Amino acid sequence: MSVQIKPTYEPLNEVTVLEVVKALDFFEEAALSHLHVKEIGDGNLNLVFHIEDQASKKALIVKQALPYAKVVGESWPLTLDRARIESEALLKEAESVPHLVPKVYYSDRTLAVTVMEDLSDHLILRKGFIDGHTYPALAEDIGTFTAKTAFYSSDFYLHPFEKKEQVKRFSNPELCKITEDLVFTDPFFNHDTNDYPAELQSEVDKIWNDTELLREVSKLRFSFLSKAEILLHGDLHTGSIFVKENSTKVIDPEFAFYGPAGFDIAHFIANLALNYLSQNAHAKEPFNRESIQLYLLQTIEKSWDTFTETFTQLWNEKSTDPYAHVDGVLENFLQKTFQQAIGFAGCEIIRRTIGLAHVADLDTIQQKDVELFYKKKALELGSKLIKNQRNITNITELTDWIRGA
Ligand SMILES: Nc1ncnc2c1ncn2[C@@H]1O[C@H](COP(=O)(O)OP(=O)(O)O)[C@@H](O)[C@H]1O
Ligand SMILES: CSC[C@H]1O[C@H](OP(=O)(O)O)[C@H](O)[C@@H]1O
Repeated sequence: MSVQIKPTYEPLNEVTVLEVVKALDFFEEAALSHLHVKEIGDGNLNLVFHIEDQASKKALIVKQALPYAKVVGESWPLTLDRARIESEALLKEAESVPHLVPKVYYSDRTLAVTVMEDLSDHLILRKGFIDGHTYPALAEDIGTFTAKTAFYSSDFYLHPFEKKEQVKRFSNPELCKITEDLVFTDPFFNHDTNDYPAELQSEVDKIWNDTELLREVSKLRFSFLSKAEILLHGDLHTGSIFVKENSTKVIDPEFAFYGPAGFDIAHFIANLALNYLSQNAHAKEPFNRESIQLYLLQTIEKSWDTFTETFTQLWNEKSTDPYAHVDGVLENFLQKTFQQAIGFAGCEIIRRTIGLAHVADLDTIQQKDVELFYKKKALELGSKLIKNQRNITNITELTDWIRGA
């Protein structure tokens, strides 16, 4: 698309965003004067505009990074480069899983915008789960997404020069720092970003005083800081996944960077585990609860199995690693990735319960005592997973732990 864009950055609004859209070749000329615009962003960081020609129903999304974190305000400055990372990550993901990401129509570094496919016919997975819906294609789609994006960005496939170019291109220090702090540090210390009800203080104290737990978290944090294994989405929670029956789209990869291979699938699993706990409060009938919870555990199992099967197939057919065909090399990699994923999942569960950024699954539980009960369960589960990474040897053992939480 050809476009004539503003020379300097300015935050867009429902009027000025039209100047961007009109410069694109997307809508019919006749529709440009009466496009319907709405800012729909509900995330922590950015503006998201939905722009529609209501006659033809043709629509697109303009996402713009603000120079600060929207959830906190201007006191938390944040790089605009995250918009470049997001659009380049979407394009990179589209090389291996085009059916699982929104199409990027246009991006502009000065304005920090990504113009992309409108997915309003899909629903954010977290909302779908809270309302008790299930999605048959989800497990396979997320297993495929995580395996293909992992393999094709790794040293098992890329030439080392190309891999190192990609590591540079996706260097994302400010967004990584958010994760380093909010996922791996602040919830494990008495830090002012933490946010939890006073009634949880004794459970929180247990975490802060558990030396064995802190030792394991420090290893996971170090791994996150230092292991440039694959290009990660970086924030693969259920608010970053759009779904409808038999369609899955992964959005919002502004946290993308080269990191440890188990991180993305761990976040997916952790958010399913949080929803699993919350279903005890949300599900209307015991039968519904049991079937949704069974579905969630089966989805965790199938997504991991698809990840390993897809990764294994790519390894056997396409690996350039000189040790690829040596017995046990792939198995060691997958086993190490699995065990670390269990630890990462534990950290995500804890931070979503007592850290800065919570999940609606637990926070929208209506009765206060029930909410507290399941938040305690989440903290126990997160701690157990972190401390038992090396004792959980396969995916059904992991789902047994979640079932037993
Ligand atoms: N491609 C899209 N199509 C339709 N709605 C979208 C699209 N991308 C984002 N949204 C809407 O905007 C919200 C925030 O988007 P997200 O990318 O998660 O922003 P943030 O980076 O601020 O978290 C989503 O929850 C969704 O409702
Ligand atoms: C101040 S950022 C907190 C939190 O928000 C991000 O999520 P999202 O962009 O999907 O709203 C990310 O998970 C950060 O940890």
